[in-house]
Amino acid sequence: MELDIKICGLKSEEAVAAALEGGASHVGFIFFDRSPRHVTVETARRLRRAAVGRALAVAVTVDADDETLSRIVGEMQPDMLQLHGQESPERAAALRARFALPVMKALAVREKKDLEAVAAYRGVCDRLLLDAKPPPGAVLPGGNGIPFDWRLLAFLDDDVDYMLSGGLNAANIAAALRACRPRGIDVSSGVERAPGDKDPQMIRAFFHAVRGVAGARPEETA
Ligand SMILES: O=C(O)c1ccccc1NCC(=O)[C@H](O)[C@H](O)COP(=O)(O)O
Repeated sequence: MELDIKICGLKSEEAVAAALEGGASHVGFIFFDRSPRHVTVETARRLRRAAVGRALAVAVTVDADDETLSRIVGEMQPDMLQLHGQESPERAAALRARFALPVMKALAVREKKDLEAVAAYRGVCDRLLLDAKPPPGAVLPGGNGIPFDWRLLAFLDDDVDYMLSGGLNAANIAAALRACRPRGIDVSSGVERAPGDKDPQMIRAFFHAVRGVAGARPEETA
């Protein structure tokens, strides 16, 4: 099975191009105005065009209301919704039905008990994004550049479809992929030179590092 790779928080054509050239399966656009990665619907709509037929465009929202989501879906036309707030399983299911789009629910992980939430979203969402729990007082629910203990994921059933996220970068991705077996990985801060400023060279280095794990997981990185 091939490893999916999502580059998240894209704001420029240059960064989108680097992600697509590297072979990203997903490109993420953040709709959260306190984030340095926030984009307007118009910008996301323009940037996502390059991904058509090459990668899935993901709209990342945080407890967005129906009106906001309708506008994002109608204008940007994402391929997937990522719910990065406190959306309940019922809310996730309702949005999935209403917009007829696959839904990826982000869950915040710091300790083993945080994985109890997985059961409630399985079968409701198409995929989970297991991200690091933000530190106390953090403004952002995601994009904080902190990893969690990947060994916790050994407690999950093998058939849980998740993307690993949180503090990944070119230096640690090999260790992460040896510690657990995600079907996808997601990176944001780890390919930035400053908050919100993606560096094409760092994006290329990330893909290079992922492919360097080929010896360990040949069937997933070939
Ligand atoms: O990245 C943000 O600024 C952000 C803001 C609000 C909600 C979600 C956000 N990011 C979602 C992502 O999928 C990030 O890629 C994920 O949290 C990992 O980020 P990082 O630890 O910086 O690689």
